[in-house]
Amino acid sequence: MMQMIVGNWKMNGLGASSRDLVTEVAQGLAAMPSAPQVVVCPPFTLLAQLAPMLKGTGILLGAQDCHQAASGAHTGDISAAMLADVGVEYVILGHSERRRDHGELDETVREKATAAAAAGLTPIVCVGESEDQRASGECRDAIGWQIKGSLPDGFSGIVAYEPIWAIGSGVPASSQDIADMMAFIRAELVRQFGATGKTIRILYGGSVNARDAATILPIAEVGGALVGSASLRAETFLPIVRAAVDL
Ligand SMILES: O=C[C@H](O)COP(=O)(O)O
Repeated sequence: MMQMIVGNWKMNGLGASSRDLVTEVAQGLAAMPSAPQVVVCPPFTLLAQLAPMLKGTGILLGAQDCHQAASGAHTGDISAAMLADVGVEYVILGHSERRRDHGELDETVREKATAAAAAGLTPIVCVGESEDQRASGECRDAIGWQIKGSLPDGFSGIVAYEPIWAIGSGVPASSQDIADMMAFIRAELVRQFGATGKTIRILYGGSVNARDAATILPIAEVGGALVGSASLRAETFLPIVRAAVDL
């Protein structure tokens, strides 16, 4: 399966600098002999202006959240159909920062994934254990419950494994930890979804940088990376994309 590199800009980016960033990333991709799938997920405010710029570049557009309802009295929220309407194809759901800052529970994430799929978007559902859960040996239980709770029946999107302790730390999880958790997540997906579970792409996220991408991306079951801070500059994002080219 061709690898996928997803840039999650989080709450970063104003118009001019973001247009420059996608222009540089598009130029970098055009100079590569072949490229993996590349998705950028800017904040809501930039989606409509970046969508036309991405056409023909091979870069696909993602968002960082959506509401679970199709429309209605939800002040400040954005529905999946609104995202699709401006050219969004992917949506990150249940990121640990959403779970932390907005109290999102597995059940809500599951409803959002259903809403996203109904609007024709591909959900990227995040799971990940805290440092305490890892330290107390509850890592697998935590991830198992999140998978069970956050993915709706018939799920055919993407799962991102992001150990919370690795996010923004500057140090990714070790190759051994990633390999162990990828194998565990694959087994859980197969247990929950049967044959489809074998085909669900699993991304790794948490301090992915150019140097470590070359080690992380070839690990069994890793289908790509969900990149945070390194996706904010072309000179740190493009080397990660390059590391995925021949895998
Ligand atoms: O969604 C991205 C992840 O939270 C990783 O962020 P990071 O690469 O800045 O650690």
